[in-house]
Amino acid sequence: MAASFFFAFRRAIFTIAKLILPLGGLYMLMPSKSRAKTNILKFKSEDQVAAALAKYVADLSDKSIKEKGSFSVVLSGGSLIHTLRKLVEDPYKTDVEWSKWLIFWVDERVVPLDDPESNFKQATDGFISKASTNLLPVPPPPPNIYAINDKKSPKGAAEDYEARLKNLVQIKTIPVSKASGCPKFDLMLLGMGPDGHVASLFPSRPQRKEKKKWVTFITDSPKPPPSRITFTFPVINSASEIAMVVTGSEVADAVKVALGGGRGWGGTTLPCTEVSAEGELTWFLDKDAASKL
Ligand SMILES: O=C(O)[C@H](O)[C@@H](O)[C@H](O)[C@H](O)COP(=O)(O)O
Repeated sequence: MAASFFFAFRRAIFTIAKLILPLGGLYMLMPSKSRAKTNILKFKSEDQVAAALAKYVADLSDKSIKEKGSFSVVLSGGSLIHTLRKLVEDPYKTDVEWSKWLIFWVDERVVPLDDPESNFKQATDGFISKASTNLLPVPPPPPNIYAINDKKSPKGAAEDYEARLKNLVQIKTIPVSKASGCPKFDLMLLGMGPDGHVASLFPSRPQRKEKKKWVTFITDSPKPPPSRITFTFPVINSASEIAMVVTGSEVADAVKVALGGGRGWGGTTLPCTEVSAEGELTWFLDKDAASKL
């Protein structure tokens, strides 16, 4: 009696195990946030970075527009705009469906939109105005280009930008990340400073630790000008794809910390090491930036 019960029980266990184990295997194959893929692309020159970046962005744009009719891109300031130059040359200039782009800024200086220090102005002059007349952001900027409200204080501009993002999520123009509840942009194009800052999240400033707000502000930025708004890491890290576009020898030490297992100065971690994408994070490095890897 006991023996037949034992064998029946054992058979039941094996049957259940056979059903559950493969699912466990599937789980292991499922990408999790911690296993989001990182690609490190090293090029001989900044010009080669620019060429590779143009193809990467154009391909993502094409895929996103085919899938959902739009492409949300978040720009940084600084040298990124120059490195995007080949995207507004042929063949991409004519191939990309610019009118389906939604353009945002991961950070912005709180200055008038026509101020030479404005990321909006730098992007308009250096990139957007060359892309297509559909995108020409004559003041006020067209609806698909989300410049900050430059009439507000840093705090007000951050709150205003966050409110606009919340509305875009509510009307489903921008999807929301199931993992974080934050807006999920298709692509974020980030630069990095020599101190390892990304956006306007600096090693020595508290904004890098902000976990609730989507957009915050700073008035004592170590990188001038002092007043900026910036996405926070919960939003940055909810992006489908992130490209870290990093060139020049002055960032080689920060690249080594981010990718070579180094530690920040004084043992601190650097903001650049906190960047992760829900899809793929791709580093575009020239030889100088990668020289200490
Ligand atoms: O508004 C800004 O200043 C930028 O968004 C900033 O985060 C920039 O991306 C880095 O400072 C790198 O700048 P460079 O590429 O010019 O070195």
